[in-house]
Amino acid sequence: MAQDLVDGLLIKARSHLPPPSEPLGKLSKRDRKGVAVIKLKNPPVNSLSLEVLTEFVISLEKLENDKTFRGVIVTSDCPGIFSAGLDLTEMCGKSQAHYAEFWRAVQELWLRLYLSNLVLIAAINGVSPAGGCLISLTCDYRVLADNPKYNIGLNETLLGVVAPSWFKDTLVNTVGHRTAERALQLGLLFPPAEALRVGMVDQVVPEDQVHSTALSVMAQWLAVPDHARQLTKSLMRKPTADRLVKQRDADIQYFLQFVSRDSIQKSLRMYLDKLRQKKG
Ligand SMILES: CCCCC/C=C\C/C=C\CC/C=C/CC(=O)SCCNC(=O)CCNC(=O)[C@H](O)C(C)(C)COP(=O)(O)OP(=O)(O)OC[C@H]1O[C@@H](n2cnc3c(N)ncnc32)[C@H](O)[C@@H]1OP(=O)(O)O
Repeated sequence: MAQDLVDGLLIKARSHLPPPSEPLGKLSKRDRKGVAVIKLKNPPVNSLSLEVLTEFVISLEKLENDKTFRGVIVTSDCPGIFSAGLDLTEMCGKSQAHYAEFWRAVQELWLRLYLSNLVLIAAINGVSPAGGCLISLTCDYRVLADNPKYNIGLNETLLGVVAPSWFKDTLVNTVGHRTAERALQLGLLFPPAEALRVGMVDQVVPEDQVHSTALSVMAQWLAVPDHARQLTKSLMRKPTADRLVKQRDADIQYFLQFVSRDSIQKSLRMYLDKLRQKKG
């Protein structure tokens, strides 16, 4: 039954987008169904580049503005990888203007997701470090595939960087202060059973059941009247979001200062080099 709710929407890097004559959404079809699936598709690892962040925001905005939509399942089109997090190449060796544009896009996506009026369910079908984990944490419910390789967590410290306060807040609001502090300081990536135990995800299911479980959960959340659920979500989340909204520019300046430091650039380059050498 729940299968009837779904229709697809693919988020891809701009270079992979279909030509303008072939729009992303088949709105008439999706209109009838009310739930969209956002599949991240930026191979090989679904890193969150400026283009992907921008496309994601645009797609969410379209769905928010189309009042026939009530829910979105966020998942990945890259086998075994939900998202490798922020695209590290966007934070390395670029201009100040680029860093500012990139960080504003990260903020924008977080705000859109965190305060979305839609029901967001993360169907986490792959590894999900840092920014990938953050996306899932902004959702209302997380279903993780039971595969020991599918670690999830905010591992920023292992890269020599620091999760900003609003990443931290999102985690604290999900798992509580003590678990968040330990996870953030140690840069912990949790395998599925551990992620479930600490509350980082709500359900762990066999890999082939992630999507159907997300659909069943969606049906449950959609059974609640929208206005009551939305106001409750806002009550829970707005104070956290407002802290960033009130100081967005200062947060960007903070990021610029931080990421431009020689020591931070060196850490990020070393981490990227390590990733690239892994194959060789
Ligand atoms: C009080 C002071 C507070 C100050 C705070 C102020 C500001 C905050 C400052 C900074 C905050 C920065 C926040 C960052 C959040 C992030 O999201 S950082 C990204 C973290 N991500 C990771 O650690 C994941 C890294 N990737 C992996 O572990 C693996 O790639 C994988 C996802 C597990 C997949 O493994 P697999 O073996 O399948 O693939 P490869 O490793 O071979 O990768 C293929 C290809 O992709 C490249 N790549 C991987 N991840 C990224 C990435 N995140 N960005 C860009 N590129 C990536 C990899 O290098 C390979 O490239 P190739 O060799 O050229 O093919």
